[in-house]
Amino acid sequence: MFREEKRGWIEVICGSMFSGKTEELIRRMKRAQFANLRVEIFKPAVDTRYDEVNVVSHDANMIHSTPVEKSQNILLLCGDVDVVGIDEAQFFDADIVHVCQMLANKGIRVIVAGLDTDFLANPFGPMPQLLAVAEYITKLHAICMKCGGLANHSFRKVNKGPQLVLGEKDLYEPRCRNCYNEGLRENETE
Ligand SMILES: Nc1ncnc2c1ncn2[C@@H]1O[C@H](COP(=O)(O)OP(=O)(O)O)[C@@H](O)[C@H]1O
Ligand SMILES: Cc1cn([C@H]2C[C@H](O)[C@@H](COP(=O)(O)O)O2)c(=O)[nH]c1=O
Ligand SMILES: [Zn+2]
Repeated sequence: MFREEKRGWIEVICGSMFSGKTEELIRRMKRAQFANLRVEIFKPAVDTRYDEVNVVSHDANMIHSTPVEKSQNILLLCGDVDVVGIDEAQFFDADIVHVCQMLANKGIRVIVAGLDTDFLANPFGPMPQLLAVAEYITKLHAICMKCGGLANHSFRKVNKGPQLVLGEKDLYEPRCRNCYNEGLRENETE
C-alpha cells in the first residue's frame, strides 16, 4: 500500500532581468488560485520599485503579495497554505533556503523566482543554494537588447557600484554572452 501524504516541493524560476520570471510566477500562482488552493506570495521589503505590496511584472501583470523584512517572517505568516510564492529571492538572507525546505517538508508547494546572477555575472545571494535544493528549475531568457539573441545576463549600464541597486531599463539591459562581454570591454576603455 502507498501512503497518501501531502507532498511538497520547491520550484525555482531563474534568469536575467526581463526574462519573464515574475510573469511566470504570477501565472503559476493564479492557476493555483483557480484550483481553489490557498496561496501566499512574499517579496523582500527592499523591493519597492513598482509597488509597496503587489508583485508587479515589467509588463504590469500583478498579484497581491506580503513584503517581508527577513525570510524567517515567511514561516510566521504562512498559516494554512497549499502554495507559497516568493519573488526577488536573490535579495533574501541565507535563511531563505532553510525556510523553503521547511515549507516543502510540511507538504507545501514552494515557487521561488529570482535573478541567478548579478550585474557582474556572479551568483546572486541565496540563489545557488536554492537551485541546489529545488526539485524543479526553469531558466528563462530575455531578448538581448543589442543583437536580438537570447539574453542570459543583466548588464548594468554604469558597470560599477554595490550589488544591490534597484532599477529598470534606465539602469539595466538584458544581453547575450557576447554583447555582455563587449559591454564590459567598452566600459574598461572609457
Ligand atoms: N528585452 C526584453 N526581453 C524580453 N522581455 C522584455 C524585454 N524588455 C521588456 N520586456 C518585457 O518584460 C516582460 C517580462 O517581465 P517580468 O516577468 O517582470 O521579467 P523578470 O521578472 O524576469 O524581470 C516581458 O513580457 C516583456 O513584456
Ligand atoms: C542585475 C542586478 C539587478 N538588481 C536589481 C534591479 C531590479 O530592481 C531587480 C531585478 O528585478 P527583475 O524582476 O529581475 O527585473 O534587481 C540589483 O540590485 N543588482 C544587480 O546586479
Ligand atoms: Zn547580444
